[in-house]
Amino acid sequence: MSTHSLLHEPLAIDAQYGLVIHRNFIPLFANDAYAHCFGYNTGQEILALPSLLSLIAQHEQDTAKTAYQRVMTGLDQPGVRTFENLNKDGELITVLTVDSVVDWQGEPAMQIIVVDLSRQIAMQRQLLASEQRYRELVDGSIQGMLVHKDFQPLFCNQAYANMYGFTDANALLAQPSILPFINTQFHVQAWQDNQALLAGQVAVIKTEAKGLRADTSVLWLSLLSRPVDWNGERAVQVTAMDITEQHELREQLEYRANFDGLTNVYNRRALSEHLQLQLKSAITRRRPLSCLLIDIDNFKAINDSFGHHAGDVVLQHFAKGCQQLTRQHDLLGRWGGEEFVLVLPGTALQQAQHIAERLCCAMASMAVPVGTQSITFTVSIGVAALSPAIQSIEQLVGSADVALYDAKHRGKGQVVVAEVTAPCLY
Ligand SMILES: Nc1nc2c(ncn2[C@@H]2O[C@H](COP(=O)(O)OP(=O)(O)OP(=O)(O)O)[C@@H](O)[C@H]2O)c(=O)[nH]1
Repeated sequence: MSTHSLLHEPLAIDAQYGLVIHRNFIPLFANDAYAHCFGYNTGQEILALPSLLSLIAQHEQDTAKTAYQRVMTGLDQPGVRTFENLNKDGELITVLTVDSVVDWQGEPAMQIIVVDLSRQIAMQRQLLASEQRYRELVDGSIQGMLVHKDFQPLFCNQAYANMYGFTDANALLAQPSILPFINTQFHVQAWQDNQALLAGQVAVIKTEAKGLRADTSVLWLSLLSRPVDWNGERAVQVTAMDITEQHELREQLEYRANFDGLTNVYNRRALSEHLQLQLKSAITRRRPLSCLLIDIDNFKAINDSFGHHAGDVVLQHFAKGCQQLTRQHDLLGRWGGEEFVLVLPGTALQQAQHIAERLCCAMASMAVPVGTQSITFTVSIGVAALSPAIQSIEQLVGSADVALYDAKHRGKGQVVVAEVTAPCLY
């Protein structure tokens, strides 16, 4: 391509952008906008410079000279480039240049339109730095963070991956769904929450859920979910805290508060609460309810003969045997020492008596192995049922207690049914 064919480009001296015309970097024309890019006030100040090369960063000067030569000799097309230039104060500024060859006073010259990109680049740098800071915050957080779309993971931090037993977050992200990591018992709730968040019905949902790690062990999580826009898509962001330890501790405390540590049956307080509920329900629904007060006979003698530990083992065998012989919804509790209460919902007095007889026989034939020895024992049982005269826990257990006392007096190892002072209506 000849130099002449490039001389048709129009002059752009009215441009809003910075504009300079030069020949071999000797300025021929510069507008004020060009001067402003470099920290000067007027184009005249630029024209006073012996060479525009002083405005170009040292390491870019050879490139600029070569580009000038190649364009002016027709080897290269004029074009768009970015350069690092220097302003008046010697600071680097990044500019976008649009070259063209123009006719200046009858001779070809290089016209350059300049756009200062420094501000955009500085903003981009700030954005990158803030993204980097954000990334470090997210990656360094001990809280797990996940973004998912209908449970397909889109993003997670290392803490989230670690919680689920993944050493590499990408391995978790490669999973098609995170649902397998949520206990099935929580799936319906998880779907409902997901729908509500995506539909914008709720702004945030706080829950606790049971999860499954990659090795199928259980973990408990405190979760905070909210909708987010993720690359233009509506998704759900989840912040997760591993509360497995706290949860286990809470369960242990709850267990200790409600169950007897030796026999693993309800303690007196918990059983009283359950009995109260059963009593209320039986009265309201006009359903029968019975109660057995069971006492291991001559327990002191067992302790004295075989030792306290042997006595403990007997108590454990009794409780286990009793549970095996009764229905799942019957409630067994340790009332104190070697005394137990068995609550039989939906069971009338006569039926309760049969159950008591069965228990009495079963216990008498049980041999509890302790070391090399084998301990046998009997139980005495008092039976009472809800009736018009018996409408409270105190009356029910009190009535069974009277019957139990009677059983002891009659020689132990037997069942006595409480006297019914008024006919049972149901
Ligand atoms: N090993 C053991 N003994 C207990 C426990 N709780 C209470 N005991 C003992 O159970 C014994 C109950 O004795 P008593 O109230 O005299 O009753 P008993 O020997 O069964 O006599 P009868 O009720 O008349 O048959 C006491 O010696 C208590 O110390 C326990 O958790 N473990």
